[in-house]
Amino acid sequence: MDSIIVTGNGPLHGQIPIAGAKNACLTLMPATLLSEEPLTLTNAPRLSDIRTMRTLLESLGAEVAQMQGGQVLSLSSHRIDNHRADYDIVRKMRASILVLGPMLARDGHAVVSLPGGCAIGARPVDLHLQALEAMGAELDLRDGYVHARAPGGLRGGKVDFPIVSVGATENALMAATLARGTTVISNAAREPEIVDLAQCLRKMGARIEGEGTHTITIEGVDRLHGATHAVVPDRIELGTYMLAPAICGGEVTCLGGRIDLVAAFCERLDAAGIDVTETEAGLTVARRNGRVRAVDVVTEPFPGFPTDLQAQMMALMCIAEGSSVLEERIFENRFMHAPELMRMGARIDVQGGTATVTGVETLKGAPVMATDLRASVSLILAGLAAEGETVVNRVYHLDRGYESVEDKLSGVGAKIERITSQ
Ligand SMILES: CC(=O)N[C@H]1[C@@H](OP(=O)(O)OP(=O)(O)OC[C@H]2O[C@@H](n3ccc(=O)[nH]c3=O)[C@H](O)[C@@H]2O)O[C@H](CO)[C@@H](O)[C@@H]1O
Ligand SMILES: C=C(OP(=O)(O)O)C(=O)O
Repeated sequence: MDSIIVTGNGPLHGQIPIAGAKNACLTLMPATLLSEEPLTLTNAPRLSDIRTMRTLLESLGAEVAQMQGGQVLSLSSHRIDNHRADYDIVRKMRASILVLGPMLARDGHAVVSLPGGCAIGARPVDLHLQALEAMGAELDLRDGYVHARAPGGLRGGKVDFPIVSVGATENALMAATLARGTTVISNAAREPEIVDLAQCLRKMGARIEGEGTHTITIEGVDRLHGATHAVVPDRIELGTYMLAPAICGGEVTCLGGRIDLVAAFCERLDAAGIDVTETEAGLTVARRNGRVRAVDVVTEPFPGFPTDLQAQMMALMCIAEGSSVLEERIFENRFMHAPELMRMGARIDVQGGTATVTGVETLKGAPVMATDLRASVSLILAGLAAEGETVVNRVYHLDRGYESVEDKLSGVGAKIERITSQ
């Protein structure tokens, strides 16, 4: 299992290119199942999760080719000869549930393993299922699988989500493109990944209005055609690398970054004493003179502060002046990085969904364990600011969501290397 060794090395300077968004690409790839014609995705990130989605789609009969080093994905679902998404693949990645809506919409039947819980919380899929039922699907949960049928095809319906769910909005949106009649999704998620999906589906011939607002209206069409679409930049990778100069000092430009993707996060950085400037190239980040100030954070659906940046923000707060309160409102168990950060000298008190961080002058390098994707990278960020060496173990989580993290950070002056062990 690989480890990453980080040694605190002072201010960072230079540029970091931001890849296409994992969470957008993992939604765009299953959209291929809606059409017999090819879908080409450019600006795709090179990540293990993308390979897992490729394996899943191929298991259903789709053809997937990775070109230009993996940055271009050519997907073709000319035929789907297997409508069963197996537990062995689905269990590796929650986004697998996103094949359900498209398969059901296209062929009227699908069997998909329940993705199950993962470390950060229970993560049920009841809202995905309710949305499909509102479109006339007949669902049966047996042997850990969702058995879905829509013998006469899906029909448009009213999908009213009691809480905002990104994944359920995506599944409903894709399914509705081929349903007969009009579907109205209320309390829809407004994340940039939803907007990206809607834009891609529209290029494929879907009739969609209102993406990026609370209400999305979809007029079903008989068939979708091929399209080419560039994946939106990864706002979470962007926010993560913006925190590197915030923690270490210096000035770093995140190439391709846009304020509109991370506005709530930038507002918190500003309050903490970090300057962010938007240019044509991207976002340039520099720490103002003096210590970072403690700020409070509440995670919320977009446009609020993203849950996927909470762990990384906590790393910054560990060295801030004063106390900050971080409230996690999306997932019930997303503070597993806290005990690991405490091994590095951080002062953190976790009570339920709230973590109070009292900043210390310096962190100290230590061996730590990555427990999930964003927790892993928060430990790397903390290691960049710590005295001495931090060894982050179990970095396979990291490879799900960050491409070439060592190259990107060493490119701006960080001392970081990967140790590969058999
Ligand atoms: C709103 C939000 O911030 N969603 C995040 C969530 O998306 P993801 O799509 O994984 O999760 P959802 O947006 O669906 O979950 C939001 C909340 O709804 C609950 N829920 C969800 C579906 C369901 O059927 N039943 C149910 O109760 C979840 O447990 C959670 O508390 O994780 C992703 C990966 O970390 C993030 O990129 C998304 O930003
Ligand atoms: C937790 C994440 O991903 P997933 O929903 O695939 O687990 C994430 O992107 O931070």
